[in-house]
Amino acid sequence: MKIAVLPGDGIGPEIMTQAIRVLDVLRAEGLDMEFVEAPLGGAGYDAYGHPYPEFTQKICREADAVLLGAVGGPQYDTLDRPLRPERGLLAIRKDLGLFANLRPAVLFPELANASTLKPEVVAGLDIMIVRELTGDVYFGQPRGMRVNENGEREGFNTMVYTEAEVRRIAHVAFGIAMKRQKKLCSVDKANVLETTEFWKEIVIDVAKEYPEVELSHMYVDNAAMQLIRNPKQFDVMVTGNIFGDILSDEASMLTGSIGMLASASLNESKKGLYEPSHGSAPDIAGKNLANPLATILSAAMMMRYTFNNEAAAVRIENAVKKVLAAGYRTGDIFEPGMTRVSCSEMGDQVVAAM
Ligand SMILES: NC(=O)c1ccc[n+]([C@@H]2O[C@H](COP(=O)([O-])OP(=O)(O)OC[C@H]3O[C@@H](n4cnc5c(N)ncnc54)[C@H](O)[C@@H]3O)[C@@H](O)[C@H]2O)c1
Ligand SMILES: CC(C)[C@H](C(=O)O)[C@@H](O)C(=O)O
Ligand SMILES: [Mg+2]
Repeated sequence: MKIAVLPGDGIGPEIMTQAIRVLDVLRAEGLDMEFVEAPLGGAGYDAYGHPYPEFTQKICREADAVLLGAVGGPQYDTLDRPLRPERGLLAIRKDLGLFANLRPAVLFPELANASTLKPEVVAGLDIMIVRELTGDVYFGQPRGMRVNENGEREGFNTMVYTEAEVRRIAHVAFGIAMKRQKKLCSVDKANVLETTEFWKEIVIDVAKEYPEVELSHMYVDNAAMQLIRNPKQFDVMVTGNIFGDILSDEASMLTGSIGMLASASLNESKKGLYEPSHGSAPDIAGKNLANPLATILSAAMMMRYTFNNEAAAVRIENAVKKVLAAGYRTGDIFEPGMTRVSCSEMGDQVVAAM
């Protein structure tokens, strides 16, 4: 198995080092894995003048899976937009056809007090957010900035979804719901936006093929509120690119920290890119403070979804549970009475618990 490793920017290299150490435990035991490193984002710009350099593109296309840290940083925010790190991330998602972004918000019982919500509201939480990743206002044309007929400057983007795009993500979401509690909530803004009214219509049509799944619909503003009020009402949520981006960050805080939220981005052939849902955290970069668990749990998702190695996935997840049960916490999930550890010490503990 060939794995493209893209550490990226900011805390990316720090959290990636820890995830690779955990995978190395499996490799030392004989699991066939080859890691090939390449730059993405600001690192790609620094090395090759482009956030998704051809060098990286070739390695990622040839790999069986891609493991990514995070991209972005204030030093790149003044570059021309096509050269910014975030564009590298969008480009790799589009290039590899990674349309299905799975973001599981699962509360480890040990972290019930780390959430900013009351423990009883979040205890037992297990939501799967299915976010469409290669369409919507992120990619719609036309887009840009211009001077309008009144001589006024304006910015514009286009929200668009084709029927095929909505159908394929709906099938992924219904398929996942069938393996879980068989409840799917489709999130839209059909009361205002035609694109999402269309989305809802297609989801209702696809639902005919999944009669066992209980389908509901919710406007995105209400969904944002319900996630805080009573998150356990949700099993699987499916939504478009922009709403999914926002709702998944919101859901991460139910689990204690954005540093806990793993993700998988899959294409039609289940080739996947695995990355934490958080960013490059420039405020704590280079300080060995970041929580590496979202990246380590993303590596577990890679074992599950691309390599069909459920045993390896469960092994990594159980190691994380053990470390949390033993009281080890990075700063973002720290509570009094626990043992505060650095990013690398958290890696040490997970490796030891494997
Ligand atoms: N997938 C990605 O690569 C990705 C995702 C989101 C943002 N970004 C980029 O990252 C940069 C910073 O964006 P932002 O500040 O809005 O979001 P962010 O997720 O980087 O950080 C938000 C807050 O969460 C904290 N945080 C994030 N990950 C953490 C971790 N693992 N452990 C402990 N604390 C953590 C940060 O310190 C910060 O206070 C921007 O350039 C943005 O475009 C990249
Ligand atoms: C950095 C940015 C392009 C990205 C997104 O909006 O998809 C990030 O926020 C994420 O959630 O992965
Ligand atoms: Mg985001």
